Amino acid sequence: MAFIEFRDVRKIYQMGEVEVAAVDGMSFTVEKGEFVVVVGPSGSGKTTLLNMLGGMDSCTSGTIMLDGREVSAFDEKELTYYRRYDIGFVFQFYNLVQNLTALENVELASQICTDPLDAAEVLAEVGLSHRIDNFPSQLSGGEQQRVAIARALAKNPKVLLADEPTGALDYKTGKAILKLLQDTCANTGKTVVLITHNSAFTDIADRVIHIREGKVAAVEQNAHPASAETIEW
Ligand SMILES: Nc1ncnc2c1ncn2[C@@H]1O[C@H](COP(=O)(O)OP(=O)(O)OP(=O)(O)O)[C@@H](O)[C@H]1O
Repeated sequence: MAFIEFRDVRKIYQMGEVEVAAVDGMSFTVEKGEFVVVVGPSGSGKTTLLNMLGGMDSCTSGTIMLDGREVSAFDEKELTYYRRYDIGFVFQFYNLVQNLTALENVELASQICTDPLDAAEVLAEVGLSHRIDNFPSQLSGGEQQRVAIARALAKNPKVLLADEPTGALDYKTGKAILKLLQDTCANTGKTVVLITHNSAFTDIADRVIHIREGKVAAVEQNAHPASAETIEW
């Protein structure tokens, strides 16, 4: 059984009289430890897919499996635990708590978990040991995203989900963040699912899921993914 599986998943939003199929029958699998890039144009359903996988949104029909459990059948309480223990989320705009230091932001996440990693150690792993006592406003965008990645990793989740994690960063910083995510996947064996509209990112993935208009258009596997340092866009 695959680590992650979407089986004919649909998400329909009712907009008055009109139904919008944000995700319109998606099926794909992901193996444990893979670095996965989900790529598609604006409005193709990427965020909806990630939100359903992350337990932040429910599907209208179909089946979502993660690590042998049927996420799509979870009730609200099970979803809360799933989001808390199993999922690490990295957002485009970091979403740090502004009046907490880098260390406190990471500790906040690890405190709600059963098997967290040491917050200071994880911050050191993302290259921020010298900035742990700084507030988000004292950090650059790239540093704030590193804190957000540390926060997600400190929970020791089963899967790390990243929604356009370089979208708010300049080219060089964006590349460094991509490299950090790729290295994290390789060094910790954590499954990483990253969504983007940038097709250059597909070269660094183990598996690429192309989506168009709410459907999976193609799935590719890279036998030899490129290092994030070497791609250009
Ligand atoms: N809450 C909602 N209510 C109604 N329609 C929605 C809702 N969320 C998303 N949609 C619609 O579903 C489709 C897919 O949206 P989604 O945000 O998943 O796409 P995306 O690929 O992530 O786009 P982008 O790259 O622009 O963020 C779009 O047509 C969008 O307008």
